[in-house]
Amino acid sequence: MTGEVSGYDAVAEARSVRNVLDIHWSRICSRLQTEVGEVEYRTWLKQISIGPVDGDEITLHLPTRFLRDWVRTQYGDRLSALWNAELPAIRRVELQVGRPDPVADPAVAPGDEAPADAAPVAGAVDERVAEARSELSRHDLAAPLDPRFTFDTFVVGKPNEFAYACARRVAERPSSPGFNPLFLYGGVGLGKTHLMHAIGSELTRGGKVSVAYMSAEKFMYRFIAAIRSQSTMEFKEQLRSVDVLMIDDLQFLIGKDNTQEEFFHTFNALVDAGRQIIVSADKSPSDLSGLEDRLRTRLGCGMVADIHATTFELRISILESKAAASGVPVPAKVLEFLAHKITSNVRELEGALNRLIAHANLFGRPVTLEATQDVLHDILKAHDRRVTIEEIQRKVAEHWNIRLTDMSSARRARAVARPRQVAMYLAKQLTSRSLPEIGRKFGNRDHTTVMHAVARVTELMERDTAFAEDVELLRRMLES
Ligand SMILES: Nc1ncnc2c1ncn2[C@@H]1O[C@H](COP(=O)(O)OP(=O)(O)OP(=O)(O)O)[C@@H](O)[C@H]1O
Repeated sequence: MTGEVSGYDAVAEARSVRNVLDIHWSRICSRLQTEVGEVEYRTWLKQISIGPVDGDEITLHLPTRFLRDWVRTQYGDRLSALWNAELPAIRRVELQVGRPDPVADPAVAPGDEAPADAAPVAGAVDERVAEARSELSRHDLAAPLDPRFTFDTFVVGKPNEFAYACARRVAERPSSPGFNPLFLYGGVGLGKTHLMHAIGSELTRGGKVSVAYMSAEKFMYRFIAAIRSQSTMEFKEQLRSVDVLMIDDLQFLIGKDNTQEEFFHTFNALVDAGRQIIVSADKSPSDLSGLEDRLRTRLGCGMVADIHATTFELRISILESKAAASGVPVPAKVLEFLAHKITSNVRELEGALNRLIAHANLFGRPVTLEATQDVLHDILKAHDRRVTIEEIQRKVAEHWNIRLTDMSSARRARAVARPRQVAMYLAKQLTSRSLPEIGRKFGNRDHTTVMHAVARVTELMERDTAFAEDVELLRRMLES
């Protein structure tokens, strides 16, 4: 290397190295995800960003010291081994706190005029790009089932009991009339994937039923790969030979017309042959605008079951069950604190508890409320910031087209009182405010009025699906 590399070449080369590193990193991530499970992956490893390569060392960044230390002790060796297996030129992994320099290319150490260090790595990896890409397209038809997602580990409560019962029923008697397809829907991180895997595990236990589980994204990816490699017939045959096909996060197919078309035909072929289809999405079939009408109609033809946002009671039960499984004693006070603070979804709740437990294990200290506030300060801050009562009042007023002042007025006409009750309900669900505090924000009402509003809205949501969907929609808009 003479150093006679033009600025353009250097940048282009650095970019190419970066692309290559990205490809390898995404492969390492999916391997880690399978090895450690989704929750652990999201809690610890997802926050890693890749930094520069310097000689035989790659730097990885984590946002806090605690995370960096934890990842170093628990996964340091594994990360080095995985990088080395991907790229033999890399022998060491350095973990640092902070973010990679946004202006510098991760593959180029800051200050390098020409990417002299990067060049050998580029050389070593260039020939592997094609290999990496072709291997990506050689993935199995379906993703493996996570053995932790079973019916036994799924905690049932009011918000998910219907979906749970439907899932159980399909696992016992697949392809029953009225239950095919089974369409599970609900917000992010509420247990749709867990239920799908539980059905899959139950069905494959005897070894007689073949189950294919994949995300809609993977379905599309596989379909495109099949078109490119002119193997669509094999792809179709493979799919149509399974007894149960499960497609997760179907909303991903919105706007992907050709993949939708392919899915529609696969769907019909399987249902006509008496096979079971299970689909999950973030909305009900009728609300998945952007999916073809005929597909939406067919998706809604079997059993449609929604998973509602968690209640405080369900969050407590989930935390109790997960804490008990960990073997680390977590005081009830801490569980209540978490259930009050982290209301968004089970994934985040579980992630917070995992971090707490890991911290206790690492330092051999008992879990206390003070330690919880300290260890989870970043998560708790994000949740505190999440929604204010004023925002809730504004959104609800807009939704039902009433004046904002009516949120605190004394008017009792139903057109005003009902939205006000919904706003109180959402304030209880989405903020950590107490009942008296909420009451004060609604024209100095008493805490029993808020309690009544919460009970009334809960009851109405159970009886009236359209109303429940309105409230769910508002909740999601406020959380996003
Ligand atoms: N009722 C429950 N009992 C025990 N664990 C749960 C429950 N609901 C969700 N979880 C856990 O929460 C995490 C997220 O759940 P899951 O991945 O199934 O959510 P999802 O609804 O599929 O989310 P997404 O929309 O992001 O795909 C998983 O670890 C899962 O085990």
